[in-house]
Amino acid sequence: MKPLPVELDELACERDQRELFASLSLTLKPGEVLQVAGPNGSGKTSLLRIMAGLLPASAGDMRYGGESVLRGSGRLAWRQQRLYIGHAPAVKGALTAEENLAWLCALSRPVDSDRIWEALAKVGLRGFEDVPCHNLSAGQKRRVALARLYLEHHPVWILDEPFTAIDKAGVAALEQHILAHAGEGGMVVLTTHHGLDHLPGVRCLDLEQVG
Ligand SMILES: Nc1ncnc2c1ncn2[C@@H]1O[C@H](COP(=O)(O)OP(=O)(O)OP(=O)(O)O)[C@@H](O)[C@H]1O
Repeated sequence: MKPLPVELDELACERDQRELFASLSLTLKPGEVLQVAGPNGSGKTSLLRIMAGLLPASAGDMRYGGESVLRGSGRLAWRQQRLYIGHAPAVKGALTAEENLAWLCALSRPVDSDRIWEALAKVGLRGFEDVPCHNLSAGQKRRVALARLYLEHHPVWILDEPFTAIDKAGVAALEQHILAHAGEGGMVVLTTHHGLDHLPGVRCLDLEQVG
């Protein structure tokens, strides 16, 4: 499916009667990577959750290919277009890495074990496929969640602090995977306190400068 532009139109977010940002408008075109920056509490996670359709905006709209995804029938269709990985790894401790991925992927489209094992190898978890996730380290749990980036085929990735707890080699591999996704026309919106200045073509949105 051909990726389409994502438009934020006068988006605003208020939490606990405090305005985090307002009048946020931008267009993310196919092939673009957007880093959402700002100090702790500035609203980065809130913006990503709004974009993922998990938190209501207090004003404004968001469109994918010209169709609103925050309201009406576009909301469900948007779930098929975006992959959201939050700042907590969201893996179930009692399930193995393979079981977690089978379950998470089945929410959009089931995938077979061979593909899951391949994805786990790509994120450095060969040999850990059958280990219950409560026996994995913090970085390994994060890697289980990130394996979804090798399994699911959504044009838009929304990633909250994807580099947290990941070692240097893992960070470099993930950066390359993000650039490769953008190179194929995909879009990535991410937050990170890790600098991305060394990567070509990453746009930055500083929430401190918005509203
Ligand atoms: N569940 C919640 N209910 C009410 N207010 C919340 C909730 N979660 C976050 N907030 C408030 O919203 C504001 C923005 O939080 P958010 O997590 O979006 O910031 P952030 O920029 O991602 O921060 P950080 O860099 O620390 O991750 C904070 O002041 C926070 O207290």
